[in-house]
Amino acid sequence: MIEIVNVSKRYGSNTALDDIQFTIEEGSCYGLVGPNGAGKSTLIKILSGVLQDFEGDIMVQEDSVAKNRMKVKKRIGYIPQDICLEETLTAQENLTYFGSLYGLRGRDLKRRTAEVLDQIGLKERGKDKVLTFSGGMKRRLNIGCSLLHKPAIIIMDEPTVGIDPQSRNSIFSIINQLKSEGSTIIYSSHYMEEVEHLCDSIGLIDKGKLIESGTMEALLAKYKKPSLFIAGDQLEIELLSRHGHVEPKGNGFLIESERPLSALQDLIGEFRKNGIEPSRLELYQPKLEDIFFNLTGTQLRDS
Ligand SMILES: Nc1ncnc2c1ncn2[C@@H]1O[C@H](COP(=O)(O)OP(=O)(O)OP(=O)(O)O)[C@@H](O)[C@H]1O
Repeated sequence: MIEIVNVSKRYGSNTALDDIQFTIEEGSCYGLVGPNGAGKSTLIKILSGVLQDFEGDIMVQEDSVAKNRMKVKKRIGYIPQDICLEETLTAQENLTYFGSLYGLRGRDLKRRTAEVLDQIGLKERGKDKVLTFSGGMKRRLNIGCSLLHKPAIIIMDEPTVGIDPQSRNSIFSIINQLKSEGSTIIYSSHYMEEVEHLCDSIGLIDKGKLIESGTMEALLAKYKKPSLFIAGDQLEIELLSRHGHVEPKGNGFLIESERPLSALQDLIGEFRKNGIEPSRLELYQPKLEDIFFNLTGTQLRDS
């Protein structure tokens, strides 16, 4: 288990993290979610032992990051947000270099380099210089560089920023494989859909504070409000609000109702009677994005 215990971090007068506390189960995939500037990278740098000047502590199993940083670091693979590769070297040479930093030598280093090249889908490009690679290939190699020492905990900071859908899927496959091998993964992102798709548990961070933490199921159940989504011309709020609380959403409206199926039937009846043809009318499944919006009043999007 990883325990984040009252962690705070200030940059001058700017509080980047404010008394953060939560736990991450071993073998789980934990999503750290929040808008740009929320404090995700700062927390991840503290977790991975890169940033040493902070208040509080992080316990990785029995070991304190504050007191036993080097011991904890050996169990961690940290993938930074900014790509950190030597472009004039080949993929294989980059991996060999990072492997040697983790203490691998000789046959072990050669074997792990070959295994990781295969794992990140770059077996055929191992002897090519990184400067000939696409952004997605560099991202995958960046991930590979942190896997050579077979870390039990893998920490990824926004690994899919600025890449094409194919490379993104390929990164998801690498993550799914690591999950199936029992690795603990900490995945930071401001892309809600990714976190919903990949993670079992999440922590929502906003302005340096942890505003929620728990399993995805528990959070959705806690904040779930049964709703209908409706879109179309001729829609009158007065008619809609007879069936529950109405909120604008996208190009339509959400109607919160304890009995969404009955509300759906009643609405269809009323629309028929009044000659109204909505373009969409459906039961609405709440998403992580809705939870974040409910808690902070802001959308978690790049604008
Ligand atoms: N080295 C630094 N010096 C001063 N302030 C910093 C430094 N690094 C981060 N900050 C500030 O700390 C706050 C949290 O930044 P952080 O990078 O952790 O956020 P984030 O959630 O990772 O956002 P992003 O996704 O944009 O990287 C921001 O206000 C940021 O400006």
